[in-house]
Amino acid sequence: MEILSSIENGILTLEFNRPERKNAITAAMYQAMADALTAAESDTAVRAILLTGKSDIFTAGNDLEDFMKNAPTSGAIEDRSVYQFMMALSGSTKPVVAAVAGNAVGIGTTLLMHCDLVYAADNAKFSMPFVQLGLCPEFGSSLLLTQIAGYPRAAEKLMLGEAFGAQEALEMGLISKVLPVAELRAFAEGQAAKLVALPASSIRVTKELMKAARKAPVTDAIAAENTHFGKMLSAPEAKEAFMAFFQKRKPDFTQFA
Ligand SMILES: C/C=C/C(=O)SCCNC(=O)CCNC(=O)[C@H](O)C(C)(C)COP(=O)(O)OP(=O)(O)OC[C@H]1O[C@@H](n2cnc3c(N)ncnc32)[C@H](O)[C@@H]1OP(=O)(O)O
Repeated sequence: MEILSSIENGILTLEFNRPERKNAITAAMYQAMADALTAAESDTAVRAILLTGKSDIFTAGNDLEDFMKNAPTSGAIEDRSVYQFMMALSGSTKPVVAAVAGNAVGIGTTLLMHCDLVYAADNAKFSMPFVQLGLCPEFGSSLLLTQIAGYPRAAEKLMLGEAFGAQEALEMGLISKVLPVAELRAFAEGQAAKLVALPASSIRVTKELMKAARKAPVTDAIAAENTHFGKMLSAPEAKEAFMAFFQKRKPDFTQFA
C-alpha cells in the first residue's frame, strides 16, 4: 500500500508510503487519498485528519514518470486524480493536520497551504521547483504563497525554485511550529487528538469562517493555473526537464525561446 490509511480514535491518518521513490505521488496514490478524504466528509467517526510521510521524506511531489507518460492530451487536468485529491483537501470541512519531515517538493509544499495545522521537523525542506520543470505553480500556490510570504519572497520560491528549511517556513507563516524529528509524529497526533475532543460543529464553523475570504480567489487561481499547467505538461520544456531528471543531468532550456 503506497498510501497507508487508518481511522483510529477519531483521526483519519493518511501516510505516504513509497520510500524507494521518495514518496513520489502517482495517480493511484492521489486517488486513494481523494477517496479517503471524500469518505471522511460524511463519516462522523472522523473528526480530524492527519497527513504525514516518513521521518526522512514527506514527498518528492508528483511522480515524474507519471507526468511524462500521462500528460493530458486535451490540456485539461480537472478529470485527473490529482485534481480530485486537491479539491477534496481544500474543500474538507474537517480539520487537517500535516506533519512534515524531510523533503516536501512541489505539490508536497502546495498541499500544506490547504491544511489547518502544519508541523515540520527540523530536517524539513520545502521547495516548489515548478519553473525548473518547465511548469508553473498549481492548486492555488501562486496566490497563497504570495499572500503568506509576500511577493518578493514568494518570487524566490516560485521563480527561482529556491528550497527553504523549517525555520524560514515558520518565519514566513507557512507552518505552525518546528519540532525535533523524533517528536514530530507524536506531537501532531496529540494536536489532532485535541481537535477530536473539541465540538465538531465549532471547528467546522471556525474553519469555514477563516477560509471564507480566500475561497473565491483560490478557486479562480486554481482554474487559471490549471489552464496553463495542463498545456505546459506536454510542452517541450517540461519533457526536457523530466528526461534530464531521470538521466541525472542538468536540463538545457536554452534551446527554447
Ligand atoms: C502537480 C504536482 C506538481 C509537482 O509536484 S512538481 C515536483 C516534482 N518533483 C520533483 O521535481 C522532485 C524530484 N526529486 C528530487 O528532486 C529528489 O529525488 C529529492 C530531492 C526529493 C531527493 O533526492 P535524493 O535523496 O538524492 O534521492 P534520489 O536519488 O533523487 O531519488 C531516489 C529514487 O527516487 C526517484 N524519484 C525521486 N523523486 C521522484 C519523482 N518525483 N518521480 C519519480 N521518481 C522519483 C529517483 O529517480 C530515484 O530513483 P533511482 O534510485 O532509480 O535512481
